[in-house]
This record gives sequence, C-alpha cells and structure tokens, in this order.
Amino acid sequence: MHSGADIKEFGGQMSGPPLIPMIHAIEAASKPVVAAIEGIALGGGLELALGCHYRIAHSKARVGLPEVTLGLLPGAGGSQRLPRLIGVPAALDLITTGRHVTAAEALKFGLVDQITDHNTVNVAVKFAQRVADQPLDARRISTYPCLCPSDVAVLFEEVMQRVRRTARGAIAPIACVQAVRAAATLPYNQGMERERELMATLFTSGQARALQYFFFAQRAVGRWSMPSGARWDTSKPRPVHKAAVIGLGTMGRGITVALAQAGFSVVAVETQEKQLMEAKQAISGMLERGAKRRGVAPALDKINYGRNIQSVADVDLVIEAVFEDMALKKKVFQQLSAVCKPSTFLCSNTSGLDIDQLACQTRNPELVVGMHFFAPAHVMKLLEVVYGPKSSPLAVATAMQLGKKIGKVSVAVGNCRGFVGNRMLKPYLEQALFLLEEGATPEFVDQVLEEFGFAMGVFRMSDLSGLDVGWKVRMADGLAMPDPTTGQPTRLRQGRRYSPLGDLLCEQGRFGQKTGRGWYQYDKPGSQVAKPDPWLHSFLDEYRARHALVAHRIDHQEVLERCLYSMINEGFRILEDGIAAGPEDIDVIYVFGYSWPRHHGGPMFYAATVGLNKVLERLEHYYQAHPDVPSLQPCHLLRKLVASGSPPIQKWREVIKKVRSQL
Ligand SMILES: C[C@H](O)[C@H](C)C(=O)SCCNC(=O)CCNC(=O)[C@H](O)C(C)(C)COP(=O)([O-])OP(=O)([O-])OC[C@H]1O[C@@H](n2cnc3c(N)ncnc32)[C@H](O)[C@@H]1OP(=O)([O-])[O-]
Repeated sequence: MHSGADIKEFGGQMSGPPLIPMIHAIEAASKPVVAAIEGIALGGGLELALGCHYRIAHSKARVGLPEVTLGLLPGAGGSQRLPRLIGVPAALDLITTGRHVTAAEALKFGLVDQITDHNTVNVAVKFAQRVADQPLDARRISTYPCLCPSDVAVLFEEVMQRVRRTARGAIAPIACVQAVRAAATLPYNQGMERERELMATLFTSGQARALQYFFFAQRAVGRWSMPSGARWDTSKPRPVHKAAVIGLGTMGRGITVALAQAGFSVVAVETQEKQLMEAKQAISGMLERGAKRRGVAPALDKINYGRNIQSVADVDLVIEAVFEDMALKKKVFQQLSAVCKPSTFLCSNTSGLDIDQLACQTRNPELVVGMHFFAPAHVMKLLEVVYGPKSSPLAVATAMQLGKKIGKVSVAVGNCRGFVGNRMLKPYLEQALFLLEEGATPEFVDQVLEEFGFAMGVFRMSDLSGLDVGWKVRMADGLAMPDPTTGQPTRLRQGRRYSPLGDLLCEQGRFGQKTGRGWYQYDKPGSQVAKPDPWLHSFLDEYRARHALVAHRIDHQEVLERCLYSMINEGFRILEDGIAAGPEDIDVIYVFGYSWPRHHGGPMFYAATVGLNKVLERLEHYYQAHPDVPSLQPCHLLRKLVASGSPPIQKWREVIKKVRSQL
C-alpha cells in the first residue's frame, strides 16, 4: 500500500530519498524489477510502479494519480510515463480527474500486466523468475514512443477547452493537460523538464495549499465534538438496520433513494395518495438509473411504501422530510413519538428550523437531531447533523455514522436559525440584492461570482431553486409584506436595511426557471438557459427611482468583497457562538453543499489567504458606508484574531476557545 508523497510535508522539508532519481535507477536496472501492488498505489506510489519493468496487482487493488485533487500534477515522471504506457486519451482521463481505478480496469488499460487473487508478492516473485532472462529494453516505459491519435493537436485543443470549462478557475487540471501534451510532443527528457517546471509553479501556488488544507479538513470533520465535551471517539453510535422517511416531496424522495442504495430497508410514508403514486414512480426511476450507471441491480425491494405513519412503528431511525412548516413538523414529531419504539431516533430534514422545538414534542428529546440534506439528496455529498441542547452524543454519533454509510460527508453543527450553511448564505444573498438596488445587474453579480469559481452565481442559483421558497419563509417571518402605512415595499425592516426585490418579483409570479421568468428570462418554463431580461432592467430602474436610489458604478472588487466578506463575517460569528467546532467544518459545508470552489479552500481558508486584517479593514469600510446593515459589522472573533497577529488557520481553535470562555 502506497498513498504517495506525505501531504503534511508539502509545506516544509521532504523526508526520504528524492523519488525521481530512485525511479530512474529502478528503470535503468539490468535485472527485472516487478512491482507487486496490493491495497492502493496512488500518486508517487504508482509512479514508482511505472518505473518498474512489470506490474502485478491484487484484484482488490486500486491505482491512480490523484495529484490534481491536491492542486498538483504527477511530478515524479507520472505525467510522462503513463501516456507512453496506456495512450494519451486514457492518461488524460486519469491524470486530469485524479480518479482511482480498480485492478480490472488497470489491466484493461494495460497499466498492469497481470492481476491475481492470491498473495501478490508470491505471484510477483514467480513472475520475475519467469521473465528473468527476457531482455528489458522493451520494458522501460520512458523509452516508449507516446502513441497519439493523428489529430493530436485537435485532441489537446478539445481537452483543454473541456478542462477549462469544468475547472472553474483551478489551475492544476490545465497544467496536467500541458504536461501530457509535453509527453505527446517532446522527447522524454524534455518532457520531464516541462513536468518539473509545471510542478514548481503549482507547488508554490495558493491553490495547492488550499486543496491540501481541504484534504485534511475533510478528514477533520469526522472527529466531531460538541460544546458539552462529547466527542467522536468517546460516543458510540447505535446500529441502524431499518429507517423511515416521512414525506415524499423532492427531498424525501432523494433521501429514500440514498438510504435504499446503501442497503437500508426503508419505510417511505406519504399521506397524500397522488403524491405517493408520483413519488413511487420517481424513486423507482432514480434507483434504476443509478443502478444502471453502477452496473448493479436496482434496490427497489428495499422500500416499503405506506400512507399511514403507523407503519414506521418498528424502525430504528426516522427522517422527517415534510414541508418546511414548524406547526406541521411539530405535529409529525408528536405522532412519531407516540408511534415509534422508545429507542427510535427521530431526525428532521429541516433546512433551518429550531431542532429543540421539535425535540420538545417527543418523549425522548435526547434522541432528536437534525439531518439536513441538500438537493438532490441522493447526489449531493453534504449532510449537516444538527444537535440541539437536548440531543445526546449517542444520537449525534448515530446520525453521523448513518451519513457516512450512505456516502455523505457529515458535519456536526449546533442549532440556530439556518444552522451553518444557510445562516451564512443569508448575508451573502442580502448583499447581492443590495448591490442590485445600488446599480448592479444580476448578470454582473453572477459573472463575478462565477469567475471566482462558484458553479452558479447567486441569481442563477436562486432562479434554479425557486424564488418562492424564500418568499414563503420571509412571509412567515413577517418580512415580506408592504408597509401598512404606505402600502409600499419598505427598505427598512425590524430596524435594519431590507431589500424587497425578491418579494416584488414573486408578487409578479416570477419564481425563476419553473415559471420561465425570475432574475433572468427563459425560453419556456423549465428551460435552463438564462438570458438577461430587459424587463428586469427597467424594473430595477423604476424601483431605484421610486426609492430615490442613485445607481453608481459597482466594480468587480465590490461585488466580491461585499458578498464574500459578509458571509465570512457570519462564519466567524458561528465559530464564536460554538455552532461550528472549527473553520474546517464551515469550509467542508461550503465546498460540498454550496459549490464553493475547492481550490479556494472554503470561505474561512479563503479569509486566511486574503489576510484577516484585510477582511477586517474592508468590512469596516463597508459597514461605515452601510451602517444599517449589521452583517457588515466585523465580529468580535475576527477582531480578536487580527489582534492576536492573524495566526494560521490551524491555530484558530485556541483563540476561539479563549473568546468563548470570555462570553
Ligand atoms: C510525487 C507525487 O507525484 C505527488 C507529489 C504525490 O504523491 S502527492 C500524494 C498523492 N496521494 C494522494 O493524494 C492520496 C491521498 N490519500 C487518500 O486518497 C486516502 O487517504 C486513501 C489513501 C485512499 C485512504 O483512504 P481511507 O478512507 O482508507 O483513509 P483516510 O482517512 O483518507 O486516511 C487515513 C489517514 O492517512 C492520512 N493520509 C492518507 N494519505 C496520506 C498522504 N498521502 N499524506 C499524508 N497523510 C495521508 C489521512 O490524512 C488520514 O489521517 P488521519 O485523518 O487519520 O490523521
């Protein structure tokens, strides 16, 4: 097993002998060297094997060149040898995606010479004895010509365009293509030189540092802790065999699919007949498509459908996914508490409501936690596991483990409005609306955010998910309504600046893609091609005139700083309040749940990269200009971190602890 270079060493001194000369020495050896690959051979591990004359892999082995996911390229000859061995198209696929391949697939590519179910080393020794007297000239990969299709220039052009489109500003995938192009067009030695130059550029880039931070952040969130002191290593989960999902709307369907695909028996309950019929059909379709992709049988028989909540009596864990309405959810929790075994965990897929209020409806409030999935729930990797003041470590550990079993990256967070993800989204969305009021257009704001690396800008995203969802919440909160004295939409609510722009669009029936109109216009309802809408531009002009707002030129920097720094500021408040245990939790939530570009590490890592003093100074600047926007007021923890000399992100927890103990 060899997982490549030690990522922890990247920032400092590397230990051990330099890899490239060692691989060259192996390749140049006059005796045959056979690599026996067991477990995994990734990165430098596979590069070492590529320097050998033969490769034998165990059938359960996995190989790959995942450097691109760390912001690097295979820098020990991998980018030059792999295309020479398996051809340019297959090498481009493996190197630009970093995906792991099974031994069977590796054999198909010609990446390994033989696979075995037996002891790999024994088989490799026998193999070596068999080939001992064979000439080695034809086994040194660096001497192979690089086989390319005749239209190699066209191929690279196409690949480069595709990679640029999907990289969202990440530089490593592009450098990977350039390195493979060097293998295809230059002699080996010159190709190695090009690999070295490209690697040197990547190695010192902020993106590589961000991605390496993220590698460890992803693993750190599994080591969760609660303010009570409960921790991942002292809290044992209880096994879950049978689960239930209540409410089969979009979220409930996705959750049911995720559970069934992972092998859980699921009782899926929907009280409305028509919705139940539609859900059955949709769920079966999702399971069949997923199974076809993975080449397995669809897990249709794992699900029992029902219209009656009584049918969940014997399950170990319930996930409630009814409409986002507190009164309705409370009723469901009362029913569940009466119907289920006393030991059943009761979880809510709310995206921001108070978990404690739900827990209070039940006999065993310690068994209640939030399990906040992201749409589509069978695809999106993130799960926020939300503990309330009464939730037991057992319930948190069980929900975290269930999340892992269904392939999610689970992050344990505290209970507050919006939890971590949606709480931070609020100031971000709010700033985007204020920018429109002050003179920006949706397309400009989106362009800036997409150039930064988000898959979608805030307005395109809002059109996709539907403007009516937030509108209903704002109505329930008493925000989205005209001023009773004037009948006009006001720009000040509950003592702070408020933008009614989204509400005004909803009043016009502009709910986004589904109605064919939103912040953009679409050819027809449901279409995904967003086009700037002249109606919206004149609507904004009229709105500004009505409220005596003078449009000013808003530049790229202002959009980015106001949207991102207000969100980051909320992230610091979340840390200060103990809702997230550390910056890694926030960053993992943002990358997996909100398409934050991974090569920027996550919002909190990004703040550290920009410099905390700069973030503080710009927030102060904007808060001075907009004193009626509290989310721009720099929070105490940010000031404290700057006053402590802006320590590296790995040291923030110490400052957070001090700040919390003073509260
Ligand atoms: C010259 C050359 O071109 C270049 C420059 C390179 O070679 S660059 C390096 C390329 N190599 C990689 O990108 C492989 C990275 N590793 C993985 O993909 C996975 O780890 C895994 C191998 C598939 C195992 O997964 P797992 O789910 O079974 O366990 P885990 O929980 O992930 O890992 C178990 C523990 O091992 C730690 N760990 C794993 N691989 C590591 C590595 N390469 N460096 C440092 N730590 C590593 C990990 O942080 C965790 O620690 P802790 O959290 O317990 O303290």
